[in-house]
Amino acid sequence: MADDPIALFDRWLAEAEQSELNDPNAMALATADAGGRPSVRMVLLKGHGPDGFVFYTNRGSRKAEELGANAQASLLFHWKSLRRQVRVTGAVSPVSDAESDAYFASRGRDSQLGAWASDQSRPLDSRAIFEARVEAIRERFDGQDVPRPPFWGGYRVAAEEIEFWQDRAHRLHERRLFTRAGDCWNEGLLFP
Ligand SMILES: Cc1cc2nc3c(=O)[nH]c(=O)nc-3n(C[C@H](O)[C@H](O)[C@H](O)COP(=O)(O)O)c2cc1C
Ligand code: PXP
Repeated sequence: MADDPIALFDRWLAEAEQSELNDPNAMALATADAGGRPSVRMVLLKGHGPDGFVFYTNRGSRKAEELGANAQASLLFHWKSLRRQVRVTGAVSPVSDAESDAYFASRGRDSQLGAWASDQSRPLDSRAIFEARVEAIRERFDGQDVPRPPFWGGYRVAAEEIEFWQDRAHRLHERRLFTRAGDCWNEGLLFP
């Protein structure tokens, strides 16, 4: 019977937390627009489990626009200290308002204000304009909790494939590919 890839991911992430210099939860997120043109950027993993892998962002950003047109994504973790990578591919859906609210409430206040002030992915004429927006938002919410902006929230990538890559000597690497089959996973190997 196949290993549980989510449990295996948990073990690898726990090891990365011990050995990586910073941000062991950093992952590249690849999306593509309606015409198939790809783009990639880093985001932070903020939750994961059998239902998928969750990150948070601005829902008007380039990545969000692309996910609106093409709700498929690929994630890549690269843990240099362990010489490992994990690729996750699957369909993407927004997380619930309640889940986004809970995560937003856990963020530092300055990061909350930054989420309000940033028109993420849009052109910005000067740094000073952005800083003035942050200060205006700070005054707006003075003395109160900062609510989640309606344009900010999470996305969940429901894994259909998870590949675990481990470096081996002479490039004879090990690649284990897990493919979802209903509630179970099939496991196979790939040539390196
Ligand atoms: C290590 C790292 C982690 C990041 N995490 C996030 C994140 O969780 N959410 C986010 O919106 N942007 C994050 N960013 C910024 C994104 O890489 C990106 O610049 C931004 O989201 C705009 O991307 P887009 O224009 O492709 O939508 C992170 C950047 C780095 C380098
Ligand atoms: N949003 C932006 C713009 C980020 O740069 C990051 C992390 O770099 C995040 C969200 C997610 O991390 P956090 O919620 O811990 O700030």
